[in-house]
Amino acid sequence: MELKQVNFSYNANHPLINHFSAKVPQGKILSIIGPNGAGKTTLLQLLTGQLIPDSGQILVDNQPLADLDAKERATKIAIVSQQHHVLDEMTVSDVVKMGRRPFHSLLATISDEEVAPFLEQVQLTKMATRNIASLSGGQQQRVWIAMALAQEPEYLFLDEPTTYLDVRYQTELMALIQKLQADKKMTVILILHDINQAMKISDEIWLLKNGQLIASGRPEQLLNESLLSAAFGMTVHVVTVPGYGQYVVQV
Ligand SMILES: Nc1ncnc2c1ncn2[C@@H]1O[C@H](COP(=O)(O)OP(=O)(O)OP(=O)(O)O)[C@@H](O)[C@H]1O
Repeated sequence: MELKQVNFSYNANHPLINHFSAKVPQGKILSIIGPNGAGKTTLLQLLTGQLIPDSGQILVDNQPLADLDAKERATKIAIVSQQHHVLDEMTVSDVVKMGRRPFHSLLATISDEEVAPFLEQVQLTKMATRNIASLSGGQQQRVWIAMALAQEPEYLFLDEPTTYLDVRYQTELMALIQKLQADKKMTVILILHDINQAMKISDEIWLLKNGQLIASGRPEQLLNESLLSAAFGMTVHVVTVPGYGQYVVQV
């Protein structure tokens, strides 16, 4: 996936994404980080086709994203966002079936057996018949991931997936994402607020500010106090934690 000279603005007087060019590393984990309002969600929505660039091009497997119809796009790109359009009375299995929609003309023809492997991948087999509303936030997050996996995408996007999760669930979720990526060789693109999570999980990081890509590279290349302090507008230290490695502390 590649962005070529992409421009986008919500308001003609304030261009947000400006001549943005970058290549998403194929089959790897990419994290997009940056301060509030940097344009991370906007960039994700451009890459997933939810927003259309004012000019420039987004290519998926060397094909313009704009040329893919909704069904083709859904079999390539899956999104775990923070908004969910499901009914409380739907079961976990029903929700995951929604991810199989691109492969069927009717939701009713999708069997429980068809979605069982995706529930197993996120360890929710035992909860298949539970109502989605009765699950904890961490369990629900795994349902959204199973729904996205049911699309069998090449590209899995996750927008701040650890928001509202406690520290243990955050760690478990990051481990699950890494395992799924390794097993399925998908390209995973995450928006993360926690710099240390991004450093730990990513093969590559994009640092955004004011709609610009101000730095990109392997995590160790971004572990730079002056770069991070300037990007986040606050003093950032990189310290060494015994048994862990380098850790970013915002002071
Ligand atoms: N639908 C919209 N209409 C107008 N302006 C918008 C809209 N969505 C976002 N913006 C503005 O675009 C800028 C970038 O927003 P965006 O949500 O992409 O940033 P972000 O880096 O994801 O921020 P955050 O970390 O706070 O989620 C912000 O100034 C925001 O106010």
